[in-house]
Amino acid sequence: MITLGEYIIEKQHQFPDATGELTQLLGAIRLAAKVVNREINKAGLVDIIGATGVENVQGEVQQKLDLYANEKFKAALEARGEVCGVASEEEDEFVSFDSARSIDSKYVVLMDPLDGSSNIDVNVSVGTIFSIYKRISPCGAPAVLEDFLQPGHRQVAAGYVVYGSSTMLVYTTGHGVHGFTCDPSLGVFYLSHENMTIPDDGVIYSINEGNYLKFPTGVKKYLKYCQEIEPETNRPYTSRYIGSLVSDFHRNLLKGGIYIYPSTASAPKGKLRLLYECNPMAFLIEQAGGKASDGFTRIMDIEPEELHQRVPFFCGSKHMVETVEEMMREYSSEEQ
Ligand SMILES: O=P(O)(O)OC[C@H]1O[C@](O)(COP(=O)(O)O)[C@@H](O)[C@@H]1O
Ligand SMILES: [Mg+2]
Ligand SMILES: [Mg+2]
Repeated sequence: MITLGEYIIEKQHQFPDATGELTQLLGAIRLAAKVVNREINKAGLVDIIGATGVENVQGEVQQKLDLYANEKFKAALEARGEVCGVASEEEDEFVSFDSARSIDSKYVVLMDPLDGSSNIDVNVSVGTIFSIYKRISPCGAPAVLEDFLQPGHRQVAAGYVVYGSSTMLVYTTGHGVHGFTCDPSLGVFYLSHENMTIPDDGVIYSINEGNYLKFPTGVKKYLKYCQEIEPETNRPYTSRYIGSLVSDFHRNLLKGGIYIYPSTASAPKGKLRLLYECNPMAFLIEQAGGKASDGFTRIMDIEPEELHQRVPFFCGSKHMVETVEEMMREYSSEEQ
């Protein structure tokens, strides 16, 4: 069995100008994931459950585990000195690391330290999402906002950790999608899913149907399409919604399916954040043979304007995303 650390080093040859910095950076993420995993596993026994009473820049009340995970990932990335700055769901502004080694580093990280916060207290699987870019500002100076506001197609690596019945780390560096399962007895991630691919078609749709009345017509039409009885096309599909993007995404990646968080009347831009939720998942799904858009535009072609901007998100099996995109186009003119 090959460990995550060994696999990353083994694959380093895929990058002709590799210096080992990205390898070190991924090592820091691996370490922080283990620390957070240990805390999550004993969540009911330690003071990590519940809210802090403080709101983040998105107006959401931060959970204790949101902050814990944020601190652990930030500390691990800063300690390794391979990152000049991070942007996080739990930080209003990006954080620039000012040690000499960090300032010289060529990478920035964007992260959702704890995804699926509404599921923390009820023992339902949650995750961490990360996205890595090469900075565009010169090394040797503090990071700047532009280093973080890059379109998704410029990512050099992206991934997530899912803290579920088993803990897995799934990542891509643009050479396929690979999954590693943590052996809890050793605290070591071993390669368990190499070259993950998503089927072009699936029978699972993931969406919060509680918002149905507020959905765009194209999405309503697609849900009707999913629920129609037509055995030749495996319909009706099955509805599955965990309420943690990482967990819904992971299931759909393995089995085929589509995850949709559309715009709604009350949230015209949807809920999910472009830079540290949608872009990394879009990079992974495209590397696995799937598709991700905002219903019209490829997610990774969207030019970011703000750190915490939201976008509607349609992601999963290629043919399923193409079908709902057709319906979005067909009915979008009606809604204008
Ligand atoms: O409860 P809703 O509105 O369906 O939203 C659920 C979605 O919101 C999220 O929890 C947002 O992520 P955070 O928990 O990181 O804020 C996603 O993981 C999930 O898919
Ligand atoms: Mg999230
Ligand atoms: Mg979060």
